[in-house]
Amino acid sequence: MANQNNHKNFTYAIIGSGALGGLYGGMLANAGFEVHFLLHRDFEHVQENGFQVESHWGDFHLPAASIADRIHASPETMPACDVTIIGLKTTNNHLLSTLLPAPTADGGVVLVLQNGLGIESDAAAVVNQIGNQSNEASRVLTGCCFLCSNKIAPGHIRHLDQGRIVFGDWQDCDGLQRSEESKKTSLDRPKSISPIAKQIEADFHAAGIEAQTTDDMLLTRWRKLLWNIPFNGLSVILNASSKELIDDEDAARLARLLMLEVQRGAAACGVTIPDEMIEKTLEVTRTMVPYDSSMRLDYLANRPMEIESLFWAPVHAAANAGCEMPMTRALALQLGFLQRR
Ligand SMILES: NC(=O)C1=CN([C@@H]2O[C@H](COP(=O)(O)OP(=O)(O)OC[C@H]3O[C@@H](n4cnc5c(N)ncnc54)[C@H](OP(=O)(O)O)[C@@H]3O)[C@@H](O)[C@H]2O)C=CC1
Ligand SMILES: CC(C)(CO)C(=O)C(=O)O
Repeated sequence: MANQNNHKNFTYAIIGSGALGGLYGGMLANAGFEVHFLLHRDFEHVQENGFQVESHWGDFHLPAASIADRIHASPETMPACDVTIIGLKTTNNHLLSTLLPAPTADGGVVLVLQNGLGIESDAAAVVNQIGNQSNEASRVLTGCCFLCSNKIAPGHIRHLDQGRIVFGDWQDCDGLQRSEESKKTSLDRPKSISPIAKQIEADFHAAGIEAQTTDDMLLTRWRKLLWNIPFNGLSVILNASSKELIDDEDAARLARLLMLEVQRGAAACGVTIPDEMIEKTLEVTRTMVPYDSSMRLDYLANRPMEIESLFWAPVHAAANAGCEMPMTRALALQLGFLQRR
């Protein structure tokens, strides 16, 4: 592991170099960090043309020559890195056992930036098998990206709005519910942000990425679902962008009702989402650029949608805690139908 006093020393591997991984990995590389990108269908295009990033934080181009030895068509050519960022769709998590070992060898950590609930255990199960550390939880960090970004062409990312990463150590949200004990004491839970998380935060800031560490990733994950459940789900079922949904009286009411249900599901799991957060999220959506959620892009491109991690995982977590989420369940069932058709 790199010297933690020297903030430039961490090396980064990006597994899933698309709308999210390409943006944040690209920004780190553009700021001078050593970043290795695993590419998939875009490998040859990026090998010839580099990465093009349009961002409301500032456009940039990573020329092919500058990343020639840092783009990879297979994980086998990737060197062991200090931090492996997972930017795959969760529908591809079954690939992690093949994709993670090479870049995550030698005690590196994994930062899971995908959407959904309970998704970290896939990475943890793999990391646990790698290297010589016995406690896999300490090697898994997790974060939510409050981000509107799309991959619009091979190697071409368009970051339209927002972009903040809120992340922390995974053991803080181990399990999908707070224990009875931690429910009682959650207000004065001691802060437990590891030095590694702090150094990654500093690296992100140095690269111009808005980021903050938290000791409450369970709250952060439910907070993110507050947007994803209504807006990813309805964007597919009603075939509409975020703007079309929020500007329509009935669709906006439906989004609010879904948010209230997410708030109840979270509460059953010991997570308090304040009412103001619902209003703030609706307001942000009203003022944000029209956005096609990545789930809508997947649906339109006939790719698998993240129905399990975004819908079924919270429905089941809440049900296990005694709270039904019938509207979210109905969305999941409709999405399942559309997926199969
Ligand atoms: N986009 C956004 O603004 C946000 C996304 N998220 C979450 O981030 C995660 C990623 O989403 P997003 O970036 O939008 O998705 P993208 O589809 O844009 O990116 C996923 C990337 O994974 C790559 N990939 C697929 N299969 C493989 C493979 N076998 N080996 C290597 N790479 C592979 C894809 O490559 P290829 O295209 O060549 O197949 C693609 O570049 C999801 O969980 C999403 O919900 C969270 C917040 C915001
Ligand atoms: C950008 C957006 C709207 C979605 O990621 C967000 O910030 C949220 O979830 O509230």
